[in-house]
Amino acid sequence: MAASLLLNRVSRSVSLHRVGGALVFSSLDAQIRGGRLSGTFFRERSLATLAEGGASRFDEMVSANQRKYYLLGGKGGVGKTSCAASLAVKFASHGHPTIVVSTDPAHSLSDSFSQDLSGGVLKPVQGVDSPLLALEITPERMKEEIKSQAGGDKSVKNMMDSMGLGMFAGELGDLNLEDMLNAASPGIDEIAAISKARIEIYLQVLQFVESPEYSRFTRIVFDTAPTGHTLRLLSLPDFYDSSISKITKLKKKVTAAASAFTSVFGKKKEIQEQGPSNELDQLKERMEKVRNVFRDVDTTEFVIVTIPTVMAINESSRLHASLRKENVPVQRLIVNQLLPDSQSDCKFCSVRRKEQTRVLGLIQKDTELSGLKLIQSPLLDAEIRGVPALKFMGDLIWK
Ligand SMILES: Nc1ncnc2c1ncn2[C@@H]1O[C@H](COP(=O)(O)OP(=O)(O)OP(=O)(O)O)[C@@H](O)[C@H]1O
Repeated sequence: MAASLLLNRVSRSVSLHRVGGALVFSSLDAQIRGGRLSGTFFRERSLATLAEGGASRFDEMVSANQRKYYLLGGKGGVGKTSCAASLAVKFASHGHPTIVVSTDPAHSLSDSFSQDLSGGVLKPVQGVDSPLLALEITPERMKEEIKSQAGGDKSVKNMMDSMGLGMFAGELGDLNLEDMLNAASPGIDEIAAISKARIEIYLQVLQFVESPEYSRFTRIVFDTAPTGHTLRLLSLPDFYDSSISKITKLKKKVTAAASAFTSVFGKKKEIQEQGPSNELDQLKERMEKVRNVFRDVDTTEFVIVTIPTVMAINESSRLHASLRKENVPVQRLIVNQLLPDSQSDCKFCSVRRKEQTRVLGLIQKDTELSGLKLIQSPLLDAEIRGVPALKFMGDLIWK
């Protein structure tokens, strides 16, 4: 019985059907008309093992109209972007206005969609039915804003201004206060430099969380950076806490120095320490809001993407342990690039396939991973590029 699963612009000869209980692709001459792929795309192959390996329960993911965030992450090169982009396309195809965001400094959304989505602004993705916007976050874009929010400007005057101490800046400038402060404490610039990229991602996420302009977007999909970077991102507010306390200490020193000047120069103006409602605290509060969104099981899910190798599985296991510790909800694990069964007698393929089956067994025994819904995704014999290919991949994974 044929189960129709056709790529929009792929020739009608690409189909998925059942032969003696096994799911089989057949196509010898699939061409993507007007798209990028050409020539033979999929050869006949059995997907019996894949089809039987746990569905993603896409119905659960697509059903609610309330806003949901999906973060896809894992080791480098496992297929995070392809899976995230295919999920975003699938949500849009099901009528959800969707935004797909890359937080990986080495963006590949543009490559994946085969469209120019660069520039650090939301851009519409062409070739999908519902609105689908894409954003490749570029840390430089909001550098100046972040610097001013974090008090990271180098000039003493600006720093003093931001603390309400601008009237003393002239006198202090002569004394090279900046050098004195830098010697006394880790520089604000240094703190800002480390945190700016991560703060920016939070600020961008805040746009989607807070701004009415984006409230109609019911699915936000994140293509995250490889594991370590993503974990640091998710723990940002803790990091930011310590940055704030350093900056606050620095402020106290400046305030004390400025007080000394008031007595020397006989100024009468009161120097107010900034209260709890200062800009840094407000920023911290807003960031905590994002942090809470990422930890809410009703709004967020982190999908781990991996490949069937021992190294990747071990990293995924550690990733899940860290996410669990951070209270980030995880339900699904995609094992991508599985070699499908084949009727050919390729020795290399059968050895690899056997090894992959063994690794799938390891997942079942892994205490971190065994409880997750396992989604098996086949290795395709063409790169996944462009909306038609992403739709095709999405139909294999997200069902
Ligand atoms: N199931 C698959 N079958 C065939 N090719 C695939 C599959 N999944 C991913 N690829 C290809 O592998 C390459 C890497 O995929 P992708 O960019 O999605 O990985 P990534 O994890 O996001 O990488 P990075 O960590 O570098 O951002 C791409 O060329 C993509 O087309």
